Amino acid sequence: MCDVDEEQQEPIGSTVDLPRIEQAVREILLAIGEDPDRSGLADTPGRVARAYAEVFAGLKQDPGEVLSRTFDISHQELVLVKDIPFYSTCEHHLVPFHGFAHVGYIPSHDGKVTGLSKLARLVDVFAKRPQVQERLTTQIVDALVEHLKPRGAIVVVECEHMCMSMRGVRKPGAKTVTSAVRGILHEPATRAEAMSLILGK
Ligand SMILES: Nc1nc2c(ncn2[C@@H]2O[C@H](COP(=O)(O)OP(=O)(O)OP(=O)(O)O)[C@@H](O)[C@H]2O)c(=O)[nH]1
Ligand SMILES: [Zn+2]
Repeated sequence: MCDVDEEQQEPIGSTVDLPRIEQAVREILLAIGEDPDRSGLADTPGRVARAYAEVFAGLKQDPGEVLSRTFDISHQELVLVKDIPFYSTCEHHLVPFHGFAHVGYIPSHDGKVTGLSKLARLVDVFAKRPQVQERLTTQIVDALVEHLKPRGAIVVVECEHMCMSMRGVRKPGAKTVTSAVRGILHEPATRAEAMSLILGK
């Protein structure tokens, strides 16, 4: 029986080539001078492969499907889900970057509103891929625009990059903030309201 990803209810390995990752991890262990057959490491290639299936599950997920269920709620003002925690993987070093996403939109005139949890799921669809923070931010906002046709959308992402903390320049605690704005959220007053709600902790 194969393992099932509890979140996605899909067999682990349906998204990635598990044996190929196992082989590659074994090669890395050999390349760093380790013995991949010692007892502590014997199951590591398999574990890493299953972990990668989870960490990169977003590559096979469709943002349109996540946002496909909408509700007719007559709300013409800002809807904002803030402080959505997430983990992603820096495509330059394949180490994590993690932090919070703040996702907001002003619904279309016909009141097309999605479930709040879907905004958090949307973040994960794009976070669970090899990423850079700027692209993560614009992919989220552009998916909102494409699938909800809102009058405005805003995404702010704050992250710490492990590639800047644990190696390289070694600046733990440094935060990178990116934002992307579409539609009427470009208007200074609307944008200021959204930013004050996002930044007001
Ligand atoms: N713009 C952007 N840069 C990123 C992101 N994640 C990591 N980086 C940067 O990618 C760059 C890669 O730089 P390179 O000079 O090619 O690689 P490197 O020699 O490992 O660089 P250092 O990290 O400075 O040691 C680094 O400056 C990282 O900080 C990201 O999400 N966005
Ligand atoms: Zn990096």
